[in-house]
Amino acid sequence: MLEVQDLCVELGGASVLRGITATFRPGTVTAICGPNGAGKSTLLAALAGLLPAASGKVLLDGEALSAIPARQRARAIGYLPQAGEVAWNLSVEALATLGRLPHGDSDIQAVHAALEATGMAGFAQRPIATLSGGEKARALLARVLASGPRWILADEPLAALDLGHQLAMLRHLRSAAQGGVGVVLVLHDLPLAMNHADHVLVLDGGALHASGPPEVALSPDTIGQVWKTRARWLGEPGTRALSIS
Ligand SMILES: Nc1ncnc2c1ncn2[C@@H]1O[C@H](COP(=O)(O)OP(=O)(O)OP(=O)(O)O)[C@@H](O)[C@H]1O
Repeated sequence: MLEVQDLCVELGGASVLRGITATFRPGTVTAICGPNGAGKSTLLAALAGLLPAASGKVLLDGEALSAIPARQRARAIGYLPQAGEVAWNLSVEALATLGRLPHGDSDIQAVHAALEATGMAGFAQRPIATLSGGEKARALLARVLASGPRWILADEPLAALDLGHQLAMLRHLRSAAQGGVGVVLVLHDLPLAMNHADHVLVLDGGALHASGPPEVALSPDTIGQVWKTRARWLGEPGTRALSIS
């Protein structure tokens, strides 16, 4: 279990997360939603152990994340930052193989499985610099998958993907969750969160505004209060569309 308890994070002297308490469970997909600047990326980075808490706690299986050795943490948690850049012009396969660093091996089977899962097997030898934005996003996800983490924390992993690849990615993340992985995604697309998450956190101004199953956390009232938009859900659970006015 990954937990935050009364978590406060300060950046550049500003209070960016204020008293967040939430539990993330293995085997489930959690979406973190909220308007620009709400603190979503900050919460995800704190969950990955990349930002210190000003106060409060981040716990992995009951142990303070900050007390877990970096290599052990990197094996447990795969983190995909928003619009990640790659410093060197590696091949796709070499990039995915970097996911094996925390294990100290280059398990080619794990790397190839990750390339298959992201639809990047046919790009294995292509230099990263020659990829489109969506292909690069999938290659970066392959690096995370290749490490076989128990947790996948991904910041807007669908943003650069076309509709077909968005759904393929969500299906892959769902099957990882069915295999016991805890998946936490920052998502701007509320219908994707509504239809594909088990649990949704809504952040607003650095505070937790709502938390629960998607139909509860993304109620029209919450959408009105947080996104200042009149909205209603249409259709059946799993295929809902958002009508806004
Ligand atoms: N280093 C920093 N110094 C000061 N403020 C910062 C710093 N980094 C982030 N912030 C502020 O913290 C707030 C939360 O940022 P964060 O990136 O977590 O938001 P977000 O919800 O992910 O937003 P978006 O949807 O725009 O990606 C923003 O107001 C941002 O300007």
